[in-house]
Amino acid sequence: MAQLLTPEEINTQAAGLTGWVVAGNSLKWEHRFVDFLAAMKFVNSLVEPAEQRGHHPDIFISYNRVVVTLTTHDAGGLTQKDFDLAQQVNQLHSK
Ligand SMILES: C[C@H](O)[C@H](O)[C@H]1CNC2=NC(N)=NC(=O)C2=N1
Repeated sequence: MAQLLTPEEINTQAAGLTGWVVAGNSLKWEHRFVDFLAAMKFVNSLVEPAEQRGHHPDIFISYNRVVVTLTTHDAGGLTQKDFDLAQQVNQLHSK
């Protein structure tokens, strides 16, 4: 199982991660797309990478607004898996 990060490690990693906030035991990212279709296309682009990693985002979709929440349920908090997936979400969003 992935190791929980210490508060210091979380601060260091969060400083190098744009667009995300640490919210309790999770990382949160929110974006408004032009419309529902654009939002869903982006959400769909997360499916394969998440499945390959065996690490799955919690996703809230409301019309054009998408909120992605990352946490490691098994470990009960933030691990490297969450920061790695967050970086990938940023990469996919910049495409
Ligand atoms: C067995 C399986 O790999 C685990 O249950 C994985 C699946 N995807 C997961 N995704 C997330 N976000 N947190 C987890 O703890 C988690 N655990």
